[in-house]
Formats: sequence, structure tokens, C-alpha cells
Amino acid sequence: MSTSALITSIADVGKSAREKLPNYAWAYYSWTSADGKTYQDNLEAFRRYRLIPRNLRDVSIRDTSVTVLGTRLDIPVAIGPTALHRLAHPEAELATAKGAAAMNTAMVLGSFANHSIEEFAEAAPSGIHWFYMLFYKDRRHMKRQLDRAERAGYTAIFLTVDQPFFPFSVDKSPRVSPRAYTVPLSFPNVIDVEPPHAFGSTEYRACLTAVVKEPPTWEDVEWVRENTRLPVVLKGVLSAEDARMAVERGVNGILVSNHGGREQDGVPATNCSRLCVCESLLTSCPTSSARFDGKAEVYVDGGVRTGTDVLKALALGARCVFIGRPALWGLAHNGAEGVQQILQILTDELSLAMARTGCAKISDIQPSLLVHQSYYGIPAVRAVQMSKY
Ligand SMILES: Cc1cc2nc3c(=O)[nH]c(=O)nc-3n(C[C@H](O)[C@H](O)[C@H](O)COP(=O)(O)O)c2cc1C
Ligand SMILES: CCCCCCC(=O)C(=O)O
Repeated sequence: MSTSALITSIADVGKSAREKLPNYAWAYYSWTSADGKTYQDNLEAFRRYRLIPRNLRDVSIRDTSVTVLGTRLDIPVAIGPTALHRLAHPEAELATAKGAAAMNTAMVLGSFANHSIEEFAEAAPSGIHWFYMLFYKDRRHMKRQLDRAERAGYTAIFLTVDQPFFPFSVDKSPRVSPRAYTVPLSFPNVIDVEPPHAFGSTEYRACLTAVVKEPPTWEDVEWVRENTRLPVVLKGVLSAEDARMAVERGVNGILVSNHGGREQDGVPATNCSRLCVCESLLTSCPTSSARFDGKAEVYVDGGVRTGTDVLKALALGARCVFIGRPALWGLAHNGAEGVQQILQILTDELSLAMARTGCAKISDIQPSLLVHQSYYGIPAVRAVQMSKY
């Protein structure tokens, strides 16, 4: 599929990316833990919800904007942190930043990026920049990174908490094929001075393992909270108890995520987990769900591929969603414009889904729009059995 071929969906962009990317890059981006059950579940779980539209409302104008961490985004879709954009495009994260800025939405710069905190911010000066910082053994390094992010105009710090050990420390078969190392890569945000070892070599991996803190603990989160004035978001929370502990420590946002099915296999799809987070909070501290909502925002990622998925995630209670692989597909498909195109497709689809379900603005998207298929699960099973005869 060429760049000029008719592209009408995220799936089309994914197909184009598959054709354009070398096998090692496609393999890394598509990689999942174990047999990919959790990844598949992320995709399928959205389809398990059905929508009950409200009709005859004035939806002639739809407003898809939302406020996240005090910043207005034109769409409730932001780009999450992903590593190694350089495998998809020579401009790497700089192009992704431009695509996000063109749609006036936020992007989280991953620490495993080819470009520094400052280069990224300068590439898209009008953009909304958030920074995913690693936990390091040396707190002075963390403090320097927090200060640099603040000075460069970033407006939030993301901490990933579902990766106690990094792939370069523990993966038995490498997540990134050695063939990828023919591409010039570096990690300026992780290592101050690039070591003289070949990128990806055992020695290079040992340099990374030497600096990162594995595994991080709540004490590290508390330290970050105390050492930056920026809002702090924990990414990778699946348990209600962890969400509560985060809120107690002054965390400002919870990104419900299973790392796109790339960490622990067998965990639930994230949109189910979101329900777990909320339901348990409601059950265990009945008076505090409002307090929780007031104190921290909740977001979700994993398997978002259509505007209807976005609508469903918001109806489940997420303030906004994040995308991982689709942004990489857009980047591979057509650089910054491809990333913009991905976001435009999701915007157009969301806007149409809002019209068809009677929502003129984001706050109209309510839980009552959704019914889970288990609601009519027994009749559905009977129908399958009947259909044999
Ligand atoms: C190639 C790739 C690299 C990723 N790198 C990181 C990372 O460095 N840090 C992180 O917190 N999450 C990382 N993620 C996870 C994403 O932030 C996100 O949780 C996930 O991709 C969402 O699922 P989706 O790809 O179905 O949208 C990565 C995901 C992919 C696909
Ligand atoms: C070569 C560095 C890769 C770091 C891990 C990135 C990641 O989280 C992933 O899912 O892949």
C-alpha cells in the first residue's frame, strides 16, 4: 500500500506501515509477551461493549476537546511513550511530536528516544509535551532530568510502574532484533555520555542496567512527587489498591495500562481493569469515589484503534486515552503527516460516533451509553446453539 493509496482507517495505516517497515522494526513494534493473549484481549474487550445511542439531540456541532492535567487538548487522544521511533522514520520522535502538535494534542516523550528532552520540545514549540522519566539509581540524575523537563516547558512527568525490570536486563530472547542496530540509535536521555560499545551489545545493555533503578518502589514515586512541581502520572496501574496508594501520595493521574500486552501476560484488558479500579474504589471506600475523581485523573491505553473505542473508553470513565502502536504506524507510513493522519482519523471517527450516540460534547459521554455483552450473554449462546439446526 503506497502513501497515496486510499487510507480511511487506522488499520489501513497499519497495513501501509507493515509494507514500509523492515521486518526487524515491524517485529519490535508488534512484539507482545508470551502468546499475545493480553494484547488480543485489549482489542477484543472494546467489542464486548455495545452502545445505546440517544437520538433527537442537537448534535449539529460536536466539541471533542477535553482538559487533561489543566491543559486543553483538541481531542481526548494523546500519544503515549514508545521507544525507538528512529526505526520507523529518520526524524524519529521529532516527527511524532510535530504530528501531535498539528492536532493540538499531547505526546509523552519516551526515555528510550533518540532525541533529547530539549530537541524534542524545540521541534514542536506549540506542542503539549509530557516526559516519561525512568527511575535511576542516582537521584541527582533524576533531579537534573526533572529540572530540564521543567525548563524546556514540559507540563507533566509520567512514571511507568509496570516494568520492574527492563527488557535489556531480563528478556531471554531480545525484544529488539540485533539487525535493528544497523540503524544509528542512541539514548541521550538515559545515558549522559554514550558508551563506546556497539548499541545493543551485551556491554551496552550492561551500561543501561548499571544506571536504571530496578525495581522501583513507592519510595521512588514519593521522591519524584516531592522533587518536581509538575503533575505526576503513574502509567501501568491495574489494581485499585495501587491507584489508592498513588492518590494518597499526591499522584495527579493514573494511566490504566498493561503496556500494550508487552509486560506481564495474562493480565486483564485495560478497559476491564479501568472498571476494576473504579468498582473497587467504590466498594472499599464508598464515600471516597468523588474524592478520588477530584484528586487524580484516570486515563487508559491499549488496543484503541477506532473513534468508537475512544468513545467507549470515555464512557467507562477515562478522561482521555493514549495510543502506542498506531502512532508508530503513522510515523512509518508518512512521518509527521502520517502521525497527524492517524489522529485526524480518530478525531473524525469519534466526532461521528458522538453524533450517532447523541453526544455534542465530551461530558455528554456517560456510562449509560454502554452495555456489556454479558448482559445478553445467555441468549447469545442459545442463538449459536440454535443456529446449528
Ligand atoms: C514499540 C513500543 C515501545 C514501547 N515503549 C514503551 C516505553 O518505553 N515505556 C512505556 O512506559 N511504555 C512503552 N510502550 C507501551 C505504550 O506506552 C503503551 O502502553 C501501549 O503501546 C498501548 O497499547 P497500543 O499499542 O495497543 O496502543 C511501548 C509500546 C510499544 C508498542
Ligand atoms: C531497547 C530499549 C527498549 C526499552 C523498553 C521499551 C519498552 O517498554 C517496550 O515495551 O519495548
